[in-house]
Amino acid sequence: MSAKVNDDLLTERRKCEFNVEELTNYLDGGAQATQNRRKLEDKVLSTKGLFDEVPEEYLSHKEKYENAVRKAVVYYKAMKEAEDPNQTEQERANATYRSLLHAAVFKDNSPFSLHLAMFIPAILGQADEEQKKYWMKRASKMEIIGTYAQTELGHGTFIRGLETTATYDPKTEEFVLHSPTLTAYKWWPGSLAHTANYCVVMAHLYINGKSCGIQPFIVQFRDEETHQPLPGIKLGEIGAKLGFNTVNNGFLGFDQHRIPRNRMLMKNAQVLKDGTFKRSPNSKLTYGTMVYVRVVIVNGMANQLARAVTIAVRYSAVRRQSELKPDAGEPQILDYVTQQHKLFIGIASSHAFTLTAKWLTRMYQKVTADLEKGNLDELPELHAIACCLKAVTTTDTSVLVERSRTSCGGHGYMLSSNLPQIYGLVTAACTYEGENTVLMLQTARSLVKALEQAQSGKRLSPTMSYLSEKVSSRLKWDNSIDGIVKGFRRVAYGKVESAMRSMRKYVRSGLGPEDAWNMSSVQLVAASEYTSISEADIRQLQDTYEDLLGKIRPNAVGLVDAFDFRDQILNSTLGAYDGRVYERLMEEALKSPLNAEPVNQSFHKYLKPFMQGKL
Ligand SMILES: CC/C=C\C/C=C\C/C=C\C/C=C\CCC(=O)SCCNC(=O)CCNC(=O)[C@H](O)C(C)(C)COP(=O)(O)OP(=O)(O)OC[C@H]1O[C@@H](n2cnc3c(N)ncnc32)[C@H](O)[C@@H]1OP(=O)(O)O
Ligand SMILES: Cc1cc2nc3c(=O)[nH]c(=O)nc-3n(C[C@H](O)[C@H](O)[C@H](O)COP(=O)(O)OP(=O)(O)OC[C@H]3O[C@@H](n4cnc5c(N)ncnc54)[C@H](O)[C@@H]3O)c2cc1C
Repeated sequence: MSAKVNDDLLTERRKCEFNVEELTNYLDGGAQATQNRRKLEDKVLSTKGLFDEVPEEYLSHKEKYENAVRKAVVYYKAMKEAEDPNQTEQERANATYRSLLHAAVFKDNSPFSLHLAMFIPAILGQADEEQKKYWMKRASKMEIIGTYAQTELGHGTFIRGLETTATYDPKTEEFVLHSPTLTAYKWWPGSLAHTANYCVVMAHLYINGKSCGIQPFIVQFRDEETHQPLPGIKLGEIGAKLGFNTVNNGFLGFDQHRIPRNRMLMKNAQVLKDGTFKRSPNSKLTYGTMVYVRVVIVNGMANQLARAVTIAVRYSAVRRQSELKPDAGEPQILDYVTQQHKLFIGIASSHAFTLTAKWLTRMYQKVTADLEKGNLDELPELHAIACCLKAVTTTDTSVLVERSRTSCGGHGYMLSSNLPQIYGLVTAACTYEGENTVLMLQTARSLVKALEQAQSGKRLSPTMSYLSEKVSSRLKWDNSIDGIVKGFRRVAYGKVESAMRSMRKYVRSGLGPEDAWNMSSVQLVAASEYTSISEADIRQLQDTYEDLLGKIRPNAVGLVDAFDFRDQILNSTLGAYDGRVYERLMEEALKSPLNAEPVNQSFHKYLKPFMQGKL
């Protein structure tokens, strides 16, 4: 018999003024896509061995990892078996695009995540046709497990500063991989420590003593039978982190480790047998995997934010606290306008990020198709936009997930709420795949160039066109959408122009262009933030805003129900569909090993002798 649903949630669902299923279908891309997603989730989540008897927060660091590997194997097989052979690739992609299925199994991400999220995309984007055929067959069947090893102990942002060398030996037609210093050790790659046995290594290629830039190499570092590290390879785990503690991030050092010539991924640049180097049409094509993952991250943020606000809004409909009016009883905390202010922006932002992710994915697919035909014209714009949207969506999601947590009071601080873990996952994305400040400065680099082109009368790309509109500075704000967008354009234009003026002032004062850039970089980052709509400006339409909060209030639970996250994916005592918050908090608390006995052994060992002055 299913548990009784909380009365307040029942009332909320009766008050909802729109068809929740219709919104779910819209978010999935149609009723069939919703059906496909639900069918996939039903199949996979009915698999035995996917869930933890003991909550993983009570396991040791080592036990957490071993348990995650156990589940990863079960989960991956279940996903493969659940694939509907009659579905097209696109239908399969749609079914997983919005699904956070893996989150039902891994609260802190999977030890296989880098294999799927970067190792395979790196092969697809950097290998030539022959290499792709061979390695994709092995990687897609999980005969090998890979990761993406670019970051080093000493360098993450500055790729051109990476110290790992790959020196070509024409006599043996091999590359010699070497970590000349401790700071050259690869440091951070997920799965690297104990899970993967191959990786795509980004290393500085040298031929006859000449630098040929950073190139990608596919490198085996563990024996496929014994899993022992190969000769010349030093491996280990980098230690406990804020989150990602089951991703097995590791370090790897090379000591004159030799690999055959065909292990350099040669789609863009090639090394012939005699050591002739054939340059890539654009050295930045080597950075292509990162552009792809930045695009994926935007969609990931939309889904994770939706999960966090679902938990917080449902909890806010169940939790009653304080007194809004004398003798009127304790109201739902969702009736406090401050609570609505904290949470409803999260619902809206998740939808905005979903639409943005769809738009960016289409742009990525078009530019990638152009690249295949040798047309690189739109690569710089894709890079600038992907940098900006990855940085803005991860920053905003981190802020809004943390706000969802704190809006749930003490219970939001419980690991059983799952909000701290969701925060740990999303805040990592502010750093990985390009630290956000660095990426915003990449976008600023494009904005400054675009404004200079606009000022010399050149046509701009669609996403930069606002820099060529001579928007009057006397523009009057109005509350229409068109008025708001015009206002944003005016502010965005002004921010770029001000940063440019600042740089020119520094150059006139005698600074070189690099120092002028650095001195203006705070303004440059701010200018990039306005390339995509940010929340700060909406505050200036405060009266419209508070009116909107009131309109959303009766539909808030319906709006989060429409995200259609099943309880196993929310994995939260506060966010379950039935709203039985207090019973779930107690059920989870009783799973703590400390509750197995009324008196812990520390009393007899330490407390009692201490309190009796015998210690
Ligand atoms: C909750 C989770 C939800 C979703 C998660 C989903 C997926 C996550 C899966 C995995 C995530 C886990 C782990 C993450 C893995 C990693 O972190 S991999 C390592 C990532 N590292 C980086 O991103 C490094 C960032 N640094 C850089 O990209 C570069 O160093 C730089 C761009 C900052 C600077 O490079 P430089 O060579 O110095 O270039 P520059 O001088 O600044 O610019 C030269 C010109 O090149 C252009 N350019 C730079 N990068 C690119 C690019 N990628 N593509 C195209 N063009 C590029 C630049 O615009 C300049 O052009 P100009 O015309 O202006 O000269
Ligand atoms: C959870 C997690 C998983 C990861 N997984 C992987 C992985 O699988 N594979 C992999 O290769 N890497 C991985 N990374 C590494 C990640 O890509 C790097 O941490 C990231 O690129 C930032 O580099 P860094 O850590 O060296 O920081 P740094 O580059 O040293 O940055 C530190 C600070 O310096 C500032 N700074 C640096 N350069 C500039 C500049 N030009 N202008 C202004 N400010 C600047 C930054 O803004 C930042 O505030 C992972 C990281 C995390 C946190």
